[in-house]
This record gives sequence, C-alpha cells and structure tokens, in this order.
Amino acid sequence: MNNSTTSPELAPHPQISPTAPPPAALLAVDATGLHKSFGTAGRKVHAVNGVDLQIRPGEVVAFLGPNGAGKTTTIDMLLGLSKPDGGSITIFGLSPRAAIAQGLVSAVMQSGGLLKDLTVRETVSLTGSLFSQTQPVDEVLERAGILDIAGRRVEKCSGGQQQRLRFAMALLSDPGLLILDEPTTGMDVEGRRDFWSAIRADTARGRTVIFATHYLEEADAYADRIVLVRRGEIVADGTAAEIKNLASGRTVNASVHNADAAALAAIPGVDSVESRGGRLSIRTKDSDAVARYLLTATDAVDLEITSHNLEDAFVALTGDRDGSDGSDGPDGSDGSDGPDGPDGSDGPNDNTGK
Ligand SMILES: Nc1ncnc2c1ncn2[C@@H]1O[C@H](COP(=O)(O)OP(=O)(O)OP(=O)(O)O)[C@@H](O)[C@H]1O
Repeated sequence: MNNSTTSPELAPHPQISPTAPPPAALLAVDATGLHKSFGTAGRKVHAVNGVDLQIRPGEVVAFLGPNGAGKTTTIDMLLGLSKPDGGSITIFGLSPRAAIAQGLVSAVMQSGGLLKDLTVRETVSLTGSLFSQTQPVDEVLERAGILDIAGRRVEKCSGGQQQRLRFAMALLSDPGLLILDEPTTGMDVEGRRDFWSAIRADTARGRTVIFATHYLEEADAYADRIVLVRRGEIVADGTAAEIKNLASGRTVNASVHNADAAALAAIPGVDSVESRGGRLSIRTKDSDAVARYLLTATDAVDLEITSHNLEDAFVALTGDRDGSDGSDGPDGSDGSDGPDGPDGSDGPNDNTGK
C-alpha cells in the first residue's frame, strides 16, 4: 500500500447537504468490470484487472491481498481519487465523488491529514467546520475512544491514537460507508486492539465498512466477508470459513513404514503425498478416506489431522510462484513464465460471490 497522504477527510469538501439516509435497497458499493493500468505500452502494470464487487449495506468486508495486489488502486477508485480505465462504480447509487460530497462515504487512510500542533478536539472541530452539518464533536470523540485525550496535541498522540483520531474525523458526517486503507499498519498490539474495538462498536450500529489489510487475523476477526485479491483480480470472495475451505481440505500426518505412495495418491481427494524422515504428510479433501486407509492397510501410528487456516488459504490462493508483478512482458504477455496452480491452472479462482 503506498503511504498516500491523500486524505479525503481533510480534503476541502464542498459544503455538504444535510445527510439523508441512503435508500436501503441500494447497494453500498456496486463496482463492475473495473480496470486500471499504469505505465506505457510494453511495460504496463495491470493494477486492477476486471474487478466486480457488490457490497450490501451493513456488510463489513476485508480486502485482503499480497503487496501490489491492487487494493489501494481499487480503494482510490471507490473514493473517486482516481478514475477507472474501464468499468463503473456507484456508491449508494451515486458516483463516488457525489457520494463523498453528500457525506455518504468517508475514509481512514494510513497517514497524512493531521496537523501536529492542534489538539485532538481542535482537529475534529476544524474538520467539522468543512461540513454544513456534522455529528457533535464530543460524540465522535467518544465513539472513537479518544474523548479522554481530547486536549492532547496530535504530535503527542501514539500511532494508534492518531488512527482513532482519523476515525473520529471520518465519523463526523455519519457516513453510510467507511473505507479504511490498512488502518493499523505499524501499530503495536495494544493500539490495534483499541482501534478495532472502536471500529467493532461502530459496525454494530450497521455501518458498511471496507478495510484493506495485510493482517490475516484482522480479516478473520472483524470481517463478515473476505475479498481476496491477487494481481488485480478477485481470487476468492466469501466468509472466512468459506475461504479456509477453499484451501482444499486438511493435512493428514502419520508415521508409516510400509506405505504405498501410489496407492495413497490414488485415493479420491488426495492432492499431494510427501514423505520426510519416516513421516508422511498427505494433503487431501477427504481426510476420513485417507485416515481409514492408513489405519487399515498400513502400520501407521501417531496419526494427526489438521485443518488449514486462513494463512494456508491466503498462500494457496494468492501465492505468486512465478514472481510476476502483473506487468506486461516485452512481448505483451503477462510476464509469467508458466502455470502456477498445482494442476497447471492459474490457481484457484472461486468467486463464491455472496
Ligand atoms: N501511480 C502508480 N504508477 C505506477 N504503478 C502503480 C501506481 N500505483 C500502483 N501501481 C502499481 O499497481 C500495482 C498495484 O498497486 P497497489 O498499491 O494498488 O497494490 P496494493 O495491493 O495496495 O499493495 P500494497 O499492499 O503493497 O500496498 C502494483 O504493481 C503497483 O506497483
């Protein structure tokens, strides 16, 4: 994620009209066929490559992907900070810029947007003065968990407190949609916990939230839905449990001396069989069948079955084994030098599409 100093929360907003609640039937985000490239012919980076994203009001969605996957580029387009080369976006039925002008969407970026000599309360009051109608300053400070440090100068605030200050500023217009771009990068564990407890209390009130993160555990803990992106494309979209299931099953480990590797590999559902120091490790979609075989047809002992976690799914679904950055090669190809899925495909691509 680039450390963008773009800060819609301090951008000179046009005076917003009194915030009318968006019609409930409208999607919070409706993005179709988004494309965005950078660079020139021959060395073009396809940062966003055909993204379709529909988010219903009240959903809390994590946008998860490795470096350079296209998260910031997508968020910038949702915020109207850059224009897609192709495709369309509406936020509560409006263009991104119109939605921002009406106070329907706010953002918490990683950095920027704060003046170090102001106090916390002065910062929020100053931002509020840019709007024609806002939530009371003390109320947003309280909701962001920083009312007790309202008199503290920004430069004396920790990184976590500064992020909660950005969050308070974003709450001023009581937006229907809140977009957070890697909001906890660089924070210590306590700062992250405090930040997320403020956000969690807020999402319980029904706000739609999209957050980009590198932290798998944050996506797992705080999102209703995880959208996994890789090289500008959505490679999986579902609940954390659904995404974990996409990492195809479980691993069965056992100490075996008389195993027949070919027979094991032939069991339906088995993806791979590895042997190390007398211990077999079998990845499979049907752990029961493998366990049954090992316990009845071999001398297997010490059998263990482990489920794959979100990290396994993340690696399986977003791993760039060919090291390509999504840019065009000199020949106009995508720069990859071979298949990167275990089956020769381009890796799993399961849009469970909720
Ligand atoms: N202004 C730009 N000019 C050229 N290339 C860009 C520009 N912005 C982004 N890119 C490229 O587009 C791709 C996607 O970048 P983006 O910042 O959207 O990814 P990201 O998923 O947010 O990554 P990270 O988690 O590392 O921030 C990368 O290859 C990046 O180098």
